[in-house]
Parts: sequence; C-alpha cells; structure tokens
Amino acid sequence: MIASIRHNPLLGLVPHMAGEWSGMAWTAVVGILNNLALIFLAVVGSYVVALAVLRQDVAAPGWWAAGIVAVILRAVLTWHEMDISHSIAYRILAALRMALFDGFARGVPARRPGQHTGKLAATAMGDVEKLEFFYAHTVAQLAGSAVLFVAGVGLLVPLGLDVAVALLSGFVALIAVTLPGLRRGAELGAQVQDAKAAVSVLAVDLLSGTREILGFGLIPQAQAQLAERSRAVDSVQRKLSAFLALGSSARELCVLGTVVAVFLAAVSKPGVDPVWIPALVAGTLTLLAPVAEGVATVTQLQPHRASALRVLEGISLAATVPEVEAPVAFNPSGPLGVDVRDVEFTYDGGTPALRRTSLSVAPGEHVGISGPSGAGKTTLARLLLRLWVPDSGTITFASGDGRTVDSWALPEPSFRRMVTLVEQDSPVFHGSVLDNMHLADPAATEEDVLDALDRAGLPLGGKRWTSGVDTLIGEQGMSLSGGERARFCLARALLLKPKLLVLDETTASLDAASERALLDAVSRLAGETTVITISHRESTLAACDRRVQLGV
Ligand SMILES: Nc1ncnc2c1ncn2[C@@H]1O[C@H](COP(=O)(O)OP(=O)(O)OP(=O)(O)O)[C@@H](O)[C@H]1O
Repeated sequence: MIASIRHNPLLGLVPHMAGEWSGMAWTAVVGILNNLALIFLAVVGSYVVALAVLRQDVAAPGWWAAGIVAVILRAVLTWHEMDISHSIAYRILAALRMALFDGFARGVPARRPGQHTGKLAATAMGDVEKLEFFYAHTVAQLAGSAVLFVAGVGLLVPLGLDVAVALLSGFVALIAVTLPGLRRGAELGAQVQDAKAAVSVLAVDLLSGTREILGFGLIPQAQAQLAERSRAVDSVQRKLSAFLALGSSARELCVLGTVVAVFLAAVSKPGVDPVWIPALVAGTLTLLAPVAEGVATVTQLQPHRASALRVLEGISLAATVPEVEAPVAFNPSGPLGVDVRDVEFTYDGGTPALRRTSLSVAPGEHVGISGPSGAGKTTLARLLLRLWVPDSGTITFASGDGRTVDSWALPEPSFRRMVTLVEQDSPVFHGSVLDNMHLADPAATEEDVLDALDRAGLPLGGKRWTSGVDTLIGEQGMSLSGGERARFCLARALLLKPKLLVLDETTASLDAASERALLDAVSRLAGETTVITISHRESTLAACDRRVQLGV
C-alpha cells in the first residue's frame, strides 16, 4: 500500500474525497466557460478597436451586445467558480482531516520514537491546506487550460498550419524553459516543508515544556531557537520565491515570443483581413497565459506530492490493534475476572518489555501489582486495555458464572465499556466538568456525572464548584490539585460502571489524605468491579486483597 502511494500520492488521495468528484468536475466546466468568455471578450474588444482604428468604422450593434454579454458572463462565472471551489475546498479540508485523524487515532497509540505531535500537527494543518487548494481549484484550472489549448490549436489550423505550429511551438518552449529547473524547484520546495515542520515540532515542544522553560529561566533561549527556525523558513522560502519568479519571467518571455510568432505567421498570410490580426493576438495571449500557469503548476508539483505523501501515510497508519474478526457477545452483569497466560511483548525495535507473564484475577478481586521500574507493569496495563497486542500468550476474561472469552473476541464498544484504565497522567481536557465526563460517556446526564464524582470521593460542593458540572477546569486540568485530578479521572472511569478497572500509579503523586480518599472510593467498588492496582506505594498496595510482583 505505502509503496503504491509513494509512486503517485496525489492520485492516492483522490478516493478519500469521492463525495467531491462531481463538484470538482463542475468547477472545471465553469472554469472552461469562464476562460472562453475571457478569450471571447479579448477577441471582440480587439476587433471593435481595430475596426475603429484601421477602418474608422463603428462595429455593428451585435458586436457591442456580444461584448456586454461576455462581461456579464465573466462576472457571474468568476463569482460562481470562486463560490463552488471555496465550498469544495472546505469539504475536502474536512474530508482529509477526518481521514487523517482516523489514521492518527488508529496508529498513534503505537508511538514510535520518530513520531512527533508537531510533525503530525504540521501535516494536519499545513499539508492539508496546501492540498485543499490544489484539489478544489488547481486541478480544475489545469483541466480547463488543457482543454482550451487543444481547442485553440484546432481552431487555428484552418487559418494556416504555420499559425497553429507557432502556437504549439510556444507550448514546447514553455516546457523547455521549465524542465531544467524541475529538480532545483523540488529541492527548494522540500526544504521549505522541512523547515516549516521543524518550527511546528519546536512550537509543540516549547508549549508542552512551558513550566520548565519558566522554571529554568530559558525564555531567551526558547525565543532564540524559535527565531532561528523561523528565519530558516524565511530564508529558504525567499530562495524558492526568487527561483519561481525567475521561472515565471522565462515563461512570460515564451508567451510574448509565441504571440509575436503567431502575429508574424498571420500577417504573412495572403487573404487574412488585417482588422482581425489584433483579435488573433489578443486571443492567443489570453489562451496561452493560463497554459503557462498550468505548465508552472505541473512542474512545481513536488511539494504537493510530498504533502500528499505525508497525509496518505497518516491516513494509512497501520492500526496498532487488529479489527475484531469474529466478535463474541459477552456481557456479564457482575465483575470480570482476567487470566493472563504466558504473555510477552516487545516495542518496535526494543528489548522485551514484558517477559512471559502469567496472572489470574478472580471476578471482584482487588489485586495489587508491584515490581521494579521497567518490569513492564504499564505495558501489561496497556495490553489489558487492548491498546497493544501481545506478541505471544493470551488474555482471557471470565464472568462470575464461569463463562470465558478471549479479550480479542470482544466487540470494541462493549470492551471499552467493560474495561477501563486510569493512569497517573490521564489527560484532562480544556472545558467543563461535563465536557470531560462526556468524553467517557456522551450520553451521561448531570445526575450520572454527580453520582460518579460522589463515588470517586470528589463531591461538587462549596465555592470551588459554584457552577457545578459547568465549572471550567482549564487545559490539562490546571485548576485541579493532584488529588482532585486523580479522583476526577477515577470518576470519569466510574461513569462507565466498568467491570474491570486498571489503576496505573494513580496514587503515585498524592499526599496521604488524597491517597486515602481515592483508596476509599476504590474500596466502595468491591463486589461490582474487579480492580487491578499498579503501584510502588506500600500504603496503596496494602489496600489490595492480594499482591503480585512483576519482573522477579
Ligand atoms: N513506547 C515505548 N517504546 C519503546 N519502549 C518502551 C515504550 N514504553 C516503554 N518501553 C520500555 O519497556 C519497558 C517496560 O516499560 P513499562 O513502562 O511497562 O515499565 P514499568 O514497570 O511500568 O516501569 P515504571 O515502574 O518505571 O513505570 C521499559 O524498558 C521501557 O523503556
């Protein structure tokens, strides 16, 4: 798949905008009609002027009427062309971004060291915007100028083969002056893209490290780094702009030369009425100008191709987990037991993170898992959550009445409601309490949310929560204390009434009182939820029915 899209990524993206094909074709038709109206206007205008200058004659009313109709048509068609290409552009933007975020959602949990949010953001923003204009406008423009050019050459043939050949030679010259710069243009285009992605990567790093930057007094260095990378974009962008301007001037010279050649070929032809010569020149000029632009566009497609490749790679990110092929209905009313049998897991290119591990947890049991740093405790939690697939071994769930099912046979939606994870740094998003709770369960009512918060030991009372579930908690949950945040994330998980709850170092950074409040909340789940608590803290492990040591 990746090999074939590498070959022609611009074509590879076309199926992802299937809903817009007819709109794109219609834009091309409107573009052709608009260009035709322009050519017609140039021809009529030149004819009327030539008649007045060369013959001191006034054109018949029909010519004036035709000119006025052409002006009105131009105005209407230009507006319509812009209108439809803008609305298609927005829809293409949305279609590509949705496909891209789908890909990110599938593939990003695997997080390889080379992956960076800044690069992904640059792809989702810059690359998609560049492509949106290309598909919504440029493709139609290219198709339109190609159709008109072929028609124009055909129309000139009856006037004389040499006139048509002059026009064709102009086209060849346009390509000839553009081709030598192809590679350099591609190199500069790629450099611009890389430089922009580097700014995006740095911006994401700086934003996520704001506290460290302030804490270590690194503001001048951060500003200098950002300025340096921005200057790098500016410098390479200026080189590219100068290079493109040079190419554009060369093509304008070709257009001028072609117009002169057509003029000479036409005037040397006996029987051609001189009053039509200016019209022929104007027609040639208006026909050739968009072709020159089209040649420039086609030969400068490398950055678009590179953008399309990045977007396609994002869209086609391999899923970190396979689709459930033969889903099994399994929805016990009570807590879920779990049997981990000989499970092994290694991250891409790494050493084994979890070595041959077996563990049994009975329905309703509260088991504590400890072990040295790097033993694979978090990895096990993520395997239990089906974020990754074990390299070998099995994970089986069991109901209280003894029925069992392979983890990978459970349909995704019911699995996500039954098994849930709260980590030490579970994300809390910008927005209200309710917004955050709706991430877990979009159908949760205010009462459900208040109940879950109560059960997690964080009742919304007092001045702090005057707006109740509408209280804003700020980006990354910045207005919550560590203890509140842990209970808030626990409440979000409890909203789902999970049958297996995995807590990964949830109490790690809490003081004794906050830890107690959270453990009390967990102990109230006894009988309805199986709990696996991963922790280094003796006090947290002491609250478990049983302990298991990993990596010894
Ligand atoms: N995304 C990843 N890519 C590559 N290697 C990873 C990744 N995540 C963890 N590892 C490696 O896998 C091993 C197990 O990590 P894991 O986080 O599961 O250990 P842990 O027992 O939870 O450690 P700690 O107690 O320090 O949290 C470690 O050697 C770690 O470096």
